[in-house]
Amino acid sequence: MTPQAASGGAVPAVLVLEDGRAFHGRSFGAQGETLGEIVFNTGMTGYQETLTDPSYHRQIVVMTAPHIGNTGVNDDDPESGRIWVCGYVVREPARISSNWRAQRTLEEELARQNVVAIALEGTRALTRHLRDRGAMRAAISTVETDPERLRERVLASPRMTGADLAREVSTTEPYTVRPPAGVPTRFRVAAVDLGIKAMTPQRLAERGCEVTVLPAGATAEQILDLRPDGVFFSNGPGDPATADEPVAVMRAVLEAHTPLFGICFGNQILGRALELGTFKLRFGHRGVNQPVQDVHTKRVHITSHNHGFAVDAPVDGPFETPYGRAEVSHVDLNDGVVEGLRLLDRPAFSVQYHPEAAAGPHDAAEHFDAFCDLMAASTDPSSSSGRSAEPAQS
Ligand SMILES: NC(=O)CC[C@H](N)C(=O)O
Repeated sequence: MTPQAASGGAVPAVLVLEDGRAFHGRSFGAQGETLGEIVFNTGMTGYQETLTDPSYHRQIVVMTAPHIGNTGVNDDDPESGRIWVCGYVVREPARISSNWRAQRTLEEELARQNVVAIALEGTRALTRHLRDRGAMRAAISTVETDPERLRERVLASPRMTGADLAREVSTTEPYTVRPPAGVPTRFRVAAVDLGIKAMTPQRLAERGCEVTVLPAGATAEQILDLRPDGVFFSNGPGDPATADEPVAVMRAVLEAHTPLFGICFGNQILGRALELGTFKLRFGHRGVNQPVQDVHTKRVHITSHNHGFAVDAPVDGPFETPYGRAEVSHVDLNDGVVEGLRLLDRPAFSVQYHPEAAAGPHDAAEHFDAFCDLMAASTDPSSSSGRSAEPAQS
């Protein structure tokens, strides 16, 4: 299965879903064959950030926006060192790139990174199908164009439920992101990389955090030996039900009363550390316009999402956990899904969405400030407010 760069012209490609539905289109990017979980993303912008978000590892992403690639690809916007989606489905690839920052076309980039993609007319029908039937396994191929034979390979491929993928995308060596010139260092943060997006340490560094990014397998001792002012747990691919190791590490951080902040996978891991369950959503949230409400202020943020699983928690008020009381802090207004957790007796909180906003609106940037406030309160011995994650002021 070695994809080769498309040589131009319309090479036929086929997309087959595990339930047998097939779509015919033309090859775009690399030729070859790919298998993964097919999901749709409703973002009108930010295809480069989507492609390079490690949380999309082993997923085939369908873009609902009909015209993708208009601004080409540059070396500044990627959220990691490579494209992680394992397949890409668009209605119509842009024929030219038009942007002063563009360095390559999207098609060139997909080919260069061996990403198999397909352009097909029925992305709306495909999305409606996934909305009704749910995310499922699929394949795109230019090699095996007989849908029935390709489907057999889909049915033999692994499911996302039960997949433990963070180590496959995490850094192998620690590295440090420092505040930019002119911004004094206020806090030292240890960030556990379960699939971290580049913009996250960046957003912390802008606020005066020196961020040491650690591999997914970092132990609690390794993390706490750094004597960090706060510990961050990143987004990442896979099923949170398999994340026993990060859950154990997070419990040690909670025991140590070290300020803690989690995003997306990090929110699900906090849920599990609090002994809550997680479950798979039918089709998930992927896009940049999800309305999320703060349960206290009732204020709504329009936010960026990429999750296929969610935490199962009571939304009607505080509940007891092994670390004292906790509460659901945010819910999604489209479907009521839990979008944030906050501990009331420890300095810890998390959100299921993406305040780093890459791509997406910046409404939720205040969560980075709230994490800094928690670290400030817990490093200042005269303050008593460092003991819980107070609601962010919004
Ligand atoms: N972006 C993320 O961290 C996603 C978390 C998890 N893999 C999910 O799909 O729900």
